[in-house]
Amino acid sequence: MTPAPIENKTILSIEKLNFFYGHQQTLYDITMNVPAYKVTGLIGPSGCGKSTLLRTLNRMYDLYPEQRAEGTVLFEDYDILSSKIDLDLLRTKIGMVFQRPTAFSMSIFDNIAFGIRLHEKLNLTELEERITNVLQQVTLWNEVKDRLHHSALSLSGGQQQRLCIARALATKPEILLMDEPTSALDPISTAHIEELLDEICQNHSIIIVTHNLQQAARCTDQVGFLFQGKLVELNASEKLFTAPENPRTQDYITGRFG
Ligand SMILES: Nc1ncnc2c1ncn2[C@@H]1O[C@H](COP(=O)(O)OP(=O)(O)OP(=O)(O)O)[C@@H](O)[C@H]1O
Repeated sequence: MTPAPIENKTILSIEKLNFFYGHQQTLYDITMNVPAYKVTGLIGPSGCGKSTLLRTLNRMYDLYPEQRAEGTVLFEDYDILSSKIDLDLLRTKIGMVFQRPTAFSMSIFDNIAFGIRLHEKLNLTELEERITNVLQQVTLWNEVKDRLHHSALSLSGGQQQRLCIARALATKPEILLMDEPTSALDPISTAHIEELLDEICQNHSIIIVTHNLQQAARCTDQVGFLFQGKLVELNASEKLFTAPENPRTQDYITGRFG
């Protein structure tokens, strides 16, 4: 059973995080806490390091030898940046959804079963139950229940993105990282995914990168504003969008730059 949400519990504690692409430093001394069962947004102008920060949190950069992170990211008493971390396990606990839907060229059912089969030995009934549950959670079940064994590529872009969210949720992650998950979608599909965030937060914590300030204001509980690789302000969303503490945040949200 999923534990009941605890108010103000910190799920992720980022301390003095620096990130380098080769010799080029991209993140500078980022320190912030991510609360459990809430939506944390990351905003800032293009190139400020939002995606880099997100990708650091599930060690995506490990695929590229010239990229490295320094500092500490505490998750369940472990430092995510430690060389001793089991990366496969980490990525089941901290799932990711990308900007463009990344449905695999296989059936809708197998798209979701894929990650589950890698980490768990469920019998067919349990597997079907898990898949039904996550498809219901992302409100895709009614649209696909009669074609679960058809190719996922036959779905619309918005449906594929909900499938990708279902796939990420199927391994029961603690945290879901979302990198501009609606930027390739039409307004109706976007609204659909925004509505899901509240529902997902019942059992998971979310960190979402978005360029859309209205979306950040509508959907997040706290927001971090990044500028040139530094965290300029981290605040409750309502406060950041109505009475920001830093003048650069004010300039950005009022459209003076970015
Ligand atoms: N693979 C890479 N190699 C070298 N530099 C990179 C790489 N990826 C990103 N960068 C650089 O790191 C900086 C931060 O990029 P990042 O993608 O994290 O910014 P962002 O805020 O997410 O931007 P956007 O909003 O445009 O997606 C930029 O200067 C970018 O050019």
